[in-house]
Amino acid sequence: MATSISRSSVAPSPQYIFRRSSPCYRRAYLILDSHCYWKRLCCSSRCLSVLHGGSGKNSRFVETQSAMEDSHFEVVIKDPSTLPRPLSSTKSSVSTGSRLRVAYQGVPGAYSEAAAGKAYPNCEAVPCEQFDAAFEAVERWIVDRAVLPIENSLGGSIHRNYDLLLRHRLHIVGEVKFAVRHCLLANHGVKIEELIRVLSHPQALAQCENTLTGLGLVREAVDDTAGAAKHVAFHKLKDAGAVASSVAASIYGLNILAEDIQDDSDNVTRFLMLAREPIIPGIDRPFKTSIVFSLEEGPGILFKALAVFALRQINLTKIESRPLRNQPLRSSDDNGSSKYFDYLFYVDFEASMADQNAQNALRHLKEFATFLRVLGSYPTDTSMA
Ligand SMILES: O=C(O)C(=O)C[C@]1(C(=O)O)C=C[C@@H](O)C=C1
Repeated sequence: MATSISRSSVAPSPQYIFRRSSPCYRRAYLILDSHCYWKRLCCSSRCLSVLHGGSGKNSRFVETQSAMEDSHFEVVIKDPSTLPRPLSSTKSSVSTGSRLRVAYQGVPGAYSEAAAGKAYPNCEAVPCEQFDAAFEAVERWIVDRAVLPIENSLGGSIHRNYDLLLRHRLHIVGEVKFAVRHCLLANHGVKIEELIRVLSHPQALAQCENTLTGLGLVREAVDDTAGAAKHVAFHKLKDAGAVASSVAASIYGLNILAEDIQDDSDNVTRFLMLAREPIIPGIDRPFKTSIVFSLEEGPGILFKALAVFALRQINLTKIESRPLRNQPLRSSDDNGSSKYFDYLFYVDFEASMADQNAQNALRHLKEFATFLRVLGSYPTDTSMA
């Protein structure tokens, strides 16, 4: 069985040494050049202005690590077959025959483990204690990919992962929608009326709000649904149940007291597939692109930003705003009487970065965005979850 990765156990792989100035890594980006505009930007001298929002007096420095800095480092690898290269959007682990190691947050039986299996059939799913550990495991070559939840149809966004997307340098290479069907689990012999409390992941508890309120149960948040099931079973709890999957019930030997307890039968979680290298965007099938940007303060500025897509008939599928950290609360006038916050805007739109229309939209956005980064351009999951 795969060992679990905690933050402290993520150590650099001894196989790779990072050294300054890499013709090889630059070449990797140049190969991408001919396929997509934004990769060319990452390698050009304009990179820093793209990533950090221009050199004007109003520009704001958001990130210290950038794709540009990456291109100055050489990866010295003992086995040349593992050289970093752009991922193909058409070749899956199945077609290449290799068994990918895929990090997920939680313990066996978590929905994220099942989502990893849907995203990469036959993969080796590697459990991680926290989301950060999954990001780091990919960055440090301990695993090949991570599959992490980003939003749920009932509970909304998983904000932590939005923040981590910006803090880390991984690329979104795909998405997978997963139908989440929650069960109320308890130890054998425990009746539903005997339960006083229920343990689960906060998102899962939120998704079952009506049922749990109806049962009058006290909610206790833990790291993941399967972890809740494991805890209830391990401690042989009589007063507590867990909200988790039927798979978790069979792994930890719990009884299913109630099935499909989520507030809406259509409960879908969208997961992102993350990798060290981007995929080459195509136009052969529906693609989505995820970006993050920040804007100057001013009337109608967000309207103007979103208009770059509307003008080109590009459909937006998601917009999320997050506070811009390390940017202190500022006063908008000299006497400091009115205060405002700065925000980062995460937008998903229905177009591939190989599409000229999408490239034009981002070029337009860059004219007034103080920061802009493409998080990934990847095939849309059109399955019914
Ligand atoms: O706890 C789990 O089983 C998870 O995979 C995490 C998670 C989440 O983070 O949203 C994933 C899917 C469900 O929406 C509930 C919980």
